[in-house]
Amino acid sequence: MRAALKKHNIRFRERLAASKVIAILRAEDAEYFADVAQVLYDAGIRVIEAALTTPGALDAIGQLLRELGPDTMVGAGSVRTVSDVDNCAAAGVDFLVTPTFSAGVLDRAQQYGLPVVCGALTPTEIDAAWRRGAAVVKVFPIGPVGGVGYLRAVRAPLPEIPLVPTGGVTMDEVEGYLGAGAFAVAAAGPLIGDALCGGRLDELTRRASRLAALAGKFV
Ligand SMILES: O=C[C@H](O)COP(=O)(O)O
Repeated sequence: MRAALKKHNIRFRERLAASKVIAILRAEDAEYFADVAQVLYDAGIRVIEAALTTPGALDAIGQLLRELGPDTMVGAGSVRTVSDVDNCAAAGVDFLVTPTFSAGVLDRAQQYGLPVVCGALTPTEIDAAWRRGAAVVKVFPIGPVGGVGYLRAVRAPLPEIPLVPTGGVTMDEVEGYLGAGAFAVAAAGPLIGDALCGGRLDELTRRASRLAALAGKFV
C-alpha cells in the first residue's frame, strides 16, 4: 500500500484538517511549554509541535500528552535522525516534524506508524517526500523564498500533495496561505512571541484566538 494511504497518515490528515494550524514551541528551555500549551488549547488550537532543539523537549512532550488529553495531537519537531525517531516513539509522540527530507527518517517512522510532517522546499524535494511516505509536506522556509506566491507556484503541478507552509508565516498571511490551498499552516515566533521566555500570556491568548478563528474559516 502506498505510504500516503496508510491509516496513520489518513487519520493524521483528518485531524489536522479539522484544525488547520500547527503551533510550534521552540525555546532556550521548556520551562513555559506547559503554560503556553494550555493557552493554545484554551484558544482552540489542537495540534502542537515541540522542537527537539529545546533542551528537555521530550520530557515536556510527555507532560503535554498527559495534561492536554486525547483531543490534542502533540508532536516532536526538528527530528533529523533515525535515533531521534526511536526516542520520539519511546516518548509516545503523536507525530514527527522534520526540517529536511530524509528517507531514513521517513522509513523508520513508517515502522512505528508515526505520521511525518516532512520538511522540503523545492518541487523535487516536495514530491520525493510525499512519495516516500510523508503524511503532509512542510514547505520550509516559505517566507524568505516567496510566501503565498511560492506556495501557489509549487502547488499548481502538485495539487494532490497536502502542503503546510512553515517558516516566517505571519498572522496576516494565514488567510492568504489557506486561501491559496495550503492544507494547514505552522507558526512559531509570529504566534508564540515571547511567551516561551516568560512573556505575557494575554498577548498570546489574543494571537492564538485570532489564528484559530482565521483557520476556522477554512475547516
Ligand atoms: O520551528 C520553527 C519554524 O522554523 C518556523 O518558525 P517561525 O514561525 O518562527 O518562522
